[in-house]
Amino acid sequence: MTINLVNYGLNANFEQAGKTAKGLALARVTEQHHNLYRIVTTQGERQATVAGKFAHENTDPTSFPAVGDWALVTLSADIAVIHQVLPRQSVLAREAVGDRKAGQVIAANVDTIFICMSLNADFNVRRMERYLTMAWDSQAMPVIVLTKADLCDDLPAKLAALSEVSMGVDVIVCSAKTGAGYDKVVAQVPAGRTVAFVGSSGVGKSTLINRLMGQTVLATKTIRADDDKGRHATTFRQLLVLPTGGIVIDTPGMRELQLYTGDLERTFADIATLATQCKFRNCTHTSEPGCAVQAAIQSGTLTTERFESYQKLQREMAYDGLNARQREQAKIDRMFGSKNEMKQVVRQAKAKNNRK
Ligand SMILES: Nc1nc2c(ncn2[C@@H]2O[C@H](COP(=O)(O)OP(=O)(O)OP(=O)(O)O)[C@@H](O)[C@H]2O)c(=O)[nH]1
Ligand SMILES: [Zn+2]
Repeated sequence: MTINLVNYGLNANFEQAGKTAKGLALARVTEQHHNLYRIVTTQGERQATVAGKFAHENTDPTSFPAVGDWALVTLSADIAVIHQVLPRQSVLAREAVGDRKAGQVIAANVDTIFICMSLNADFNVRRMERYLTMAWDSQAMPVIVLTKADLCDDLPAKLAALSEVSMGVDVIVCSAKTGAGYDKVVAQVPAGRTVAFVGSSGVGKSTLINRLMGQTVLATKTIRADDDKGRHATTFRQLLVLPTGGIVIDTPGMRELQLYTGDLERTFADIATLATQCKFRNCTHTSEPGCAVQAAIQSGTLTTERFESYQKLQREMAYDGLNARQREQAKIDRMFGSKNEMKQVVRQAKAKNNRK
């Protein structure tokens, strides 16, 4: 059996990188179970582990293979051995407050991220803003997928609110009930393209993926849902090849993905542009004369809400990059409303760190 890896998303870059390595075969990581991986090569699917030398040389957990990675492997033994992970074109990672290196890669080499949000209870523009930030930061292209259109009676208002933050990102409105919008979703997953789905639980990600896959996966998903202990783990695929040729990455980690702050400048491109017109280069956009951001708020072209969520994200990002002591100091420096409030923020951040 010879497998054409192009069907698994192989592009010219990875193909080139794979050719230069003598004696090593090219593989894509399709599943990860702790230290055991599943890979696909031209010779079929195999289980794999990382080489001892690789484990020794890579102390940063984000250097280890993740679902979607392209890797160089040897296939001589029963279990294949991963010697090298090829440079990633995009990385979806889990938040790690204060210590980027403690982050965990949830998926690699994703081309398109479908940010799913339902048009009923889950709809929240501020949350979408944060998902977009995360998507830009990953280097994958976001597409906004609004689900459950059948349960929404004020679509124009919601779309208008969303347009304040979507910054030209494609928005698809769909419904599993009526089938509306599915053609547009399918069009965003052409053959060879790797996509991932993020969004709150219950917004309809599985429904969407099943629809893209056709009948077969529905059964697979039901098995998974019935047994979260993983007895049927082999039937749950983390990397799916759609009948139409697109590739879907759906790892457990993706389902638990927490929002985190990423490419602020890009998500708030409008504010970044305004800031270049402020009188002072180090303008904080609070009380300085000649502030273009405040002027935009006054004239109504920028909402206070949007500016506030920009400030909030900015604070969180600055906070993320500091160590524990610096963080405490930074909070005090910034003078929170009260010292208690400051303590509470630090406590929350620590609790968050400990939970990992
Ligand atoms: N009315 C309506 N219900 C939908 C639609 N899409 C999904 N649902 C329902 O919403 C519920 C949750 O859908 P799922 O596809 O399981 O949601 P999910 O995002 O995969 O959830 P997690 O697996 O927890 O992450 C199911 O009962 C679906 O039938 C839709 O467009 N309209
Ligand atoms: Zn300003």
